[in-house]
Amino acid sequence: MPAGRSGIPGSGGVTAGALAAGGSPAAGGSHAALGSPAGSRCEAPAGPFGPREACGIFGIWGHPEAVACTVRALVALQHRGQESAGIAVLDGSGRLRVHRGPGLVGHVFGRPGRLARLGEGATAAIGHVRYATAGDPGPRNAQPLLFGGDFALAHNGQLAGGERWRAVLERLGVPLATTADSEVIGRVAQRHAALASRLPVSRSALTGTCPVQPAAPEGGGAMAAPPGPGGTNPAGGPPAPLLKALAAVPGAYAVVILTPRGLLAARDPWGIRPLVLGRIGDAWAVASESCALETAGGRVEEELPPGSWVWLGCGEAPGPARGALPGWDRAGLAREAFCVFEYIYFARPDSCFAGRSVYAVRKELGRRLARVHPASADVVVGVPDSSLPAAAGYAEAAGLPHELGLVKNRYTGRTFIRPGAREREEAVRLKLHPVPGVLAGRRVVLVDDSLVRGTTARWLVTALREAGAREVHLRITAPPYRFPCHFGVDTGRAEELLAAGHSPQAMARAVGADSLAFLPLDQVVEATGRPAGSLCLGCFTGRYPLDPEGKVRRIGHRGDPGDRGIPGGGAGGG
Ligand SMILES: O=P(O)(O)OC[C@H]1O[C@H](OP(=O)(O)OP(=O)(O)O)[C@H](O)[C@@H]1O
Ligand SMILES: NC(=O)CC[C@H](N)C(=O)O
Ligand code: SF4
Ligand SMILES: [Mg+2]
Repeated sequence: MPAGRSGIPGSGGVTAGALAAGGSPAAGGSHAALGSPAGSRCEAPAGPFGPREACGIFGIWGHPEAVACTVRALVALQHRGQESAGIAVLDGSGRLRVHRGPGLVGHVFGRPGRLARLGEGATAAIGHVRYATAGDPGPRNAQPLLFGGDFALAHNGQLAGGERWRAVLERLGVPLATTADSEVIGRVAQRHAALASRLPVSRSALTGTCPVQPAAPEGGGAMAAPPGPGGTNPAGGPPAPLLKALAAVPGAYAVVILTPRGLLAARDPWGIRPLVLGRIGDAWAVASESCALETAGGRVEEELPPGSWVWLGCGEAPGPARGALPGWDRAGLAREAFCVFEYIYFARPDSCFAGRSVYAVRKELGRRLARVHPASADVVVGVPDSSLPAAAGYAEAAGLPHELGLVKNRYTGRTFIRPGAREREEAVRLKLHPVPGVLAGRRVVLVDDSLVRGTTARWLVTALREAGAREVHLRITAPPYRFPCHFGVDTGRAEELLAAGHSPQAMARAVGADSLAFLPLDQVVEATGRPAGSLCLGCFTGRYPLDPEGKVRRIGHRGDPGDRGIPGGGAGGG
């Protein structure tokens, strides 16, 4: 169950300061390293609407304007998370520094001089925009997380059994400074490093140092050291403890990890969350979505394959070193399972996955919906923003006019509203409003991409009728959303999902629509152009690509924190 909205209890056994190298996180931004669990405990605010975005990540190595590129990319990824934002840099003297805080990118980095100070001399950076799925949305959980001088980490996704992993770490006496799952990856890596060096976790040197990578020479593109056999890079490649940790921890993750020697980017063996690799000038960069790389001034070279890593770091080879995370795929326990909801709702329509534009997929979803579920109507109206391409597709296939019947207020920003139907309705009212004259006396097909709690639909059907619509036929470009997501999207608990306890007819009555119809799953899959077997469809089918608690059938497999996943984890981790 996604815990972001429920506010996981504080990290009880946190021992402060074990890795601290900086001040305390504070509202409005901080430069703190983990180990400083200060910062006010926040109640998890309620997202006003149904599905909320996953986080967005970005990383760049070897660019003279690394921080400026990162800010541009984060702004382009803002739709994936609005609760907090942060950037970690490798500064001119080879030290890791981070600034992160609650709010939008523009808010966190808006103060004059802030970016200039952070960016001075930095040629490598990673960035994050967060929407909490595990752990409260408060400032201490803002990313990137800084693990002393060793590395900084930014994560999109959600680990399976994250709370169990945290419990095992606490039992082992490893200090936890946040309440988020993402910290587990870093702590497991530190534990591997500590055992290897026979130092306590708090003093272990995870990474060596090397001179800060200079900007790539013109026409050059200097990057990582050449990969060794099997994709490993013993000379200058990623620190083994980081790879071990990533291979050990099951769940959904796209991560960027900045060390003084290089930048590691990796995708979980299921490839649930996206990550693309590309160039900005002569530098290499990674981002959650192609729109971010392009906004930062670059171009996409490829999508990182599931279960793989790239290392953008010290070395002489002309490209990144790369390799596969050992374990899951070879054991036959992982198959590709890219989140189908990235196509339906999360990603920006100007992004591409697997060579297919999200816009094109959404438009095709709309066309198919028109064919499968036509309606006798006069006009098609999409629910802004995410459903506008689908509405265009529906109108095209139905031969109906497509009108802007609803306007979204772009300035409502985040609303820190507590749970409760009244508050959520209020938020939708502020956000969406009908355009007078478009709807009066007309039979309307209202196209949306998802119906989660039903708050949006309930309000819009009422608003459209008040604006004079004669009939409202609601069409959804996805099947009923019946099961919660456990892999990086906060959709609320199963009992909050309207489709979980209602038939489409009952749902139509609940939202007050004249008719309601959903696009069947096979149509959705076909519209993506990908085989069903390469997608996660869990929120529609209840069949998830891996156990949400991270349990595995084979005893002793590395996915279980009770075995070798965490060195010294002992038996009975779960
Ligand atoms: O049934 P509900 O619980 O109301 O949730 C479903 C709505 O939430 C999403 O839009 P959202 O407002 O998040 O953002 P958008 O502007 O990107 O479409 C989605 O596109 C639906 O419109
Ligand atoms: N939406 C996300 O990807 C969140 C990442 C991570 N699970 C967190 O809650 O911070
Ligand atoms: S359960 Fe749904 S939202 Fe979550 S990763 Fe799978 S397809 Fe995406
Ligand atoms: Mg929407």
